[in-house]
Amino acid sequence: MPPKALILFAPGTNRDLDAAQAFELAGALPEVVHLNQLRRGERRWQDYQLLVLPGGFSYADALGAGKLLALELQHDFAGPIAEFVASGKPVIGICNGFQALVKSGLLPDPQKAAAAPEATLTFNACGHFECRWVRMLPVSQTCLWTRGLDQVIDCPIAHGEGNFQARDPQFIDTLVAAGQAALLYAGPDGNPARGAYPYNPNGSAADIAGICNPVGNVLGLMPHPENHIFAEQHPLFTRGQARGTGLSLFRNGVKAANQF
Ligand SMILES: NC(=O)CC[C@H](N)C(=O)O
Repeated sequence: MPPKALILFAPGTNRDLDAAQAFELAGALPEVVHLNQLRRGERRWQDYQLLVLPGGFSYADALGAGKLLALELQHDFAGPIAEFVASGKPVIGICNGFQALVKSGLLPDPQKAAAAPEATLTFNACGHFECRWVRMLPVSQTCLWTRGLDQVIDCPIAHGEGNFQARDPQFIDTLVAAGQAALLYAGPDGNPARGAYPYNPNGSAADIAGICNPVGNVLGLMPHPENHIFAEQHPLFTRGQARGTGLSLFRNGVKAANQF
């Protein structure tokens, strides 16, 4: 029986079906579930082995992208989500889902977030929404989603608030040292962008495109690997210049979900 993936849908979510297709291709059984179905008890968290917070514009980005969804997660679903995370089941937040994970304190570290948020995703340093392809490099062995991966992944971005920053700049070094900086924006040569625009598209500290929690089962990332699951989706595919798809990440997640 393939693991069941709960694709969480909030008003304004728009990449739920893209995520569902990616997880299906990676070997899971995805189901798009509205927050209210969980609220009403029509669906139960414990029936799923993998949780996905897909991208979009939940609540129209009011009060900051992902903020209202984060409040909803904190107020209505804190218990079941904490249980899901503590069980070790794989969780991924993509773009708006990443913003919700950070703003609800589930990333970078729920233990520490209770006092004050250590990090946030704020407006792109370039001052505008960016919608184009980027390159990212998986670098963490802590994170179950990136473990064993060292090939560059090409995928699109589509965000206005993807600039990952910490209250204390030293906190970024701590994240990197702990293996929590899971994915870095890379330049054309596949090495980290070193802050250079346009390869680092939003000004994120240390080129961070994605981070995981300390134990590595929860990953959040701004780019959209679910939109590069077939090689031919890449604009340079016919010229033979496309690099890896995002499928490797999803396969890792599904492999981990199989244990539950
Ligand atoms: N594609 C997305 O999930 C976009 C996230 C968010 N709405 C932003 O603009 O930053």
